[in-house]
Amino acid sequence: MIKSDNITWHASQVTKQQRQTLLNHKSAVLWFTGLSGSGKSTVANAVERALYEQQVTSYVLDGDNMRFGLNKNLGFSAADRTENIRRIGEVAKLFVDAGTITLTAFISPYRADRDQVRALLDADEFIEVFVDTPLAVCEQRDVKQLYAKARRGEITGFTGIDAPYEAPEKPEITLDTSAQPLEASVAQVMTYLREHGIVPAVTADEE
Ligand SMILES: Nc1ncnc2c1ncn2[C@@H]1O[C@H](COP(=O)(O)OS(=O)(=O)O)[C@@H](OP(=O)(O)O)[C@H]1O
Ligand SMILES: Nc1ncnc2c1ncn2[C@@H]1O[C@H](COP(=O)(O)OP(=O)(O)O)[C@@H](O)[C@H]1O
Repeated sequence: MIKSDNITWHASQVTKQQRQTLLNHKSAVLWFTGLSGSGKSTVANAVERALYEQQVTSYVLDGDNMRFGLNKNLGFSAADRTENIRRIGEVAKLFVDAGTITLTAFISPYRADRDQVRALLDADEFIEVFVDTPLAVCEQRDVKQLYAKARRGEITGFTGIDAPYEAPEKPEITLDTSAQPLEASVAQVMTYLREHGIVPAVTADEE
């Protein structure tokens, strides 16, 4: 719901299509979702690098980083997570309008929240990437020692331990970083983008 009265939407004089033509690729959101430690950031950042090397404009919106700025007033209650994802979705939509391939790396544990973001975008612009790494592997990695804290009861409401994670039902891409090396995940995402005409095919010279 919009709180203010007397506001008017201003259309831009340059369209998304024109920006995409200028950049020579389409724009879309690669929405990485999965447990803490599943590999969302690692894969998203590696894909960003691969895109850069193909001269494709991209940008990673990362969970922890957004919580230092735009979302610094939000915690990890269900309502705050929903608001977190709503704001990121709106930001991602702006980036897509600007012509950028946008990679987001948030747990985004609630299916309804992810579907709300999907609904903000055109049908082919939201690419859900389920990083389906088993909890046991994420917990064993425990990159930030947060699972250990959650098991000791020092953190409550930790996703996968005592807060829910609702897996995507029909993700466009599924990765399991416990079963495939990073390079294979990157290749899988890049192949999807090429096959769907979002980024140009690699020419023989570039291979
Ligand atoms: N209670 C709880 N549950 C889950 N995660 C927690 C929690 N508290 C802190 N952290 C750290 O915050 C990162 C997840 O933030 P997100 O913005 O991606 O979460 S969410 O999408 O709003 O659920 C997550 O980072 P990632 O490991 O990058 O996923 C954790 O490091
Ligand atoms: N095959 C792999 N693909 C991606 N990450 C891997 C892989 N094997 C081990 N890892 C490690 O798993 C961890 C994943 O952490 P991170 O990317 O921060 O996850 P998330 O963003 O989902 O919390 C990193 O320390 C990364 O080096």
